[in-house]
Amino acid sequence: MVEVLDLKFKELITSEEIQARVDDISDKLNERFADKKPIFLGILNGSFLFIADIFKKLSIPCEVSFLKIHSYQNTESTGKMKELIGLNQPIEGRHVVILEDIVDTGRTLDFLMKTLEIHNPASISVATLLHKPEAMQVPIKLDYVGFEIQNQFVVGYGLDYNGYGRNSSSILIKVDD
Ligand SMILES: O=P(O)(O)OC[C@H]1O[C@H](OP(=O)(O)OP(=O)(O)O)[C@H](O)[C@@H]1O
Ligand SMILES: Nc1nc2[nH]cnc2c(=O)[nH]1
Repeated sequence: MVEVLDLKFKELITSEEIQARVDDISDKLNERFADKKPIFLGILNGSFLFIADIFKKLSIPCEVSFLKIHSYQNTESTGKMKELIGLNQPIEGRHVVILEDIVDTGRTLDFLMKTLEIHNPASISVATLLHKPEAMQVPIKLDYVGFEIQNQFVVGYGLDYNGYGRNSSSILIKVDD
């Protein structure tokens, strides 16, 4: 059992399992975007380790940029998207690949897609490490999913509980008291 602030967690996905899925997704991205010079948009904060691990495995000409959007407080979405760092690079005509740590309700991604579409990119694809299918409230096509998980709060590998727990190399799931 691992304690993060006042909550208890147990290991759900090991570091080795994460790295195997990162390798697989990177291979697919290398193949799909080989001659497309894509721009990867990492959504901070939670995705910083996933972005770094994926990006190291890309062998194609590509760029990376970052957006910072925040909506979670404690273990729940506030439903209010705060765009803390916005798009600072033109994406018109570019193939954009969003890198997310988790798609839960889908509201962050919905907000993001609508924001990006205004700029007329050639395409928008989504790669997420984690997906909670049961929690989805907005239907969005996910192109690359590392793991489908149950509808329970998780931390680790970049994901936090009120700022803490991001430094676990594995994904930890909340245990009920
Ligand atoms: O599908 P949703 O229900 O919208 O949830 C997904 C979002 O929640 C997390 O961000 P968070 O608001 O926790 O910000 P952080 O990454 O800075 O911790 C995560 O990084 C996603 O961006
Ligand atoms: N840390 C964390 N952030 C999230 N954002 C959306 N779902 C989650 C979750 O389960 N854990």
